[in-house]
Amino acid sequence: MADRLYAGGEDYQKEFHPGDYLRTYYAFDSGPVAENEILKFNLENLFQTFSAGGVGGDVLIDIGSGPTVYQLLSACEAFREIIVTDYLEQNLRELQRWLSGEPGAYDWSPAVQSRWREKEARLRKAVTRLLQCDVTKPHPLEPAQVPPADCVLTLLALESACPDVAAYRAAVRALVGLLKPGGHLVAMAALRSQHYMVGAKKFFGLHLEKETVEQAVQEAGCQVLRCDHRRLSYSEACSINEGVCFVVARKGPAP
Ligand SMILES: C[S@@+](CC[C@H](N)C(=O)[O-])C[C@H]1O[C@@H](n2cnc3c(N)ncnc32)[C@H](O)[C@@H]1O
Repeated sequence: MADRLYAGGEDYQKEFHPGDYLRTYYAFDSGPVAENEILKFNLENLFQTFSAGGVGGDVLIDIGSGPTVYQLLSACEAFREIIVTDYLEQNLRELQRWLSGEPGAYDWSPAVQSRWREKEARLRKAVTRLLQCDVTKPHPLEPAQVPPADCVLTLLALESACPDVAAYRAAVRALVGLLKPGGHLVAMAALRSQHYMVGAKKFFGLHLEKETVEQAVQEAGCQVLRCDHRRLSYSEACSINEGVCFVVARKGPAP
């Protein structure tokens, strides 16, 4: 049914198809301009954070990775080990296909301007684990055991997974709980979301204001170092939102 709004665990398991998601949002130059603009916004902010901005260390955990790796292209230069996670087996399988270089795995080479082979090898080496996660749980990665992270990264996942703002705040707290003191939370959100399309299926998106994101991060015990807020929106056929924000925060009180 085209008009049904899918939300929550079981819907994701049955209806979220990684191939449809990738073709909709990561078609690069052949895709809609708005989607490419948001991808560019993310790649630039990720580069600024991990390559120029000095956020680095031993362990980075990416929460709600989906079937994508673009978010790790700068981070793999700054961390010894990357743990990717998602709610869905099918997304983890898609990631594993790319990591193993299987035929038919998604082509991420257009996301990098030069020396793709080196970048690909570096990222494949950095990713050490693929874990199931559920951000609606207080310990999203249990029963897996993970070391306290130097960085927790999450893009476009919490507003898909959380049914309301209270759940969103709890999820941010749970993510901050995975960090070492002094570690960094790096979070990107689509603002004022209503829904997003995966193929012909419509999935729920939580309405978040920029202030809600910043407050949730602060209430979880982090200091916001940077918040890049732009009036970028997806093309209407793909998603309804107004604006995006990219937040870099540090766990611990303000100095
Ligand atoms: C819009 S996609 C974002 C994927 C990727 N991070 C990106 O930037 O394109 C939303 C992701 O959230 C995941 N997700 C949904 N519910 C979740 C939950 N309860 N816990 C963790 N991830 C969840 C979905 O499986 C999906 O991969």
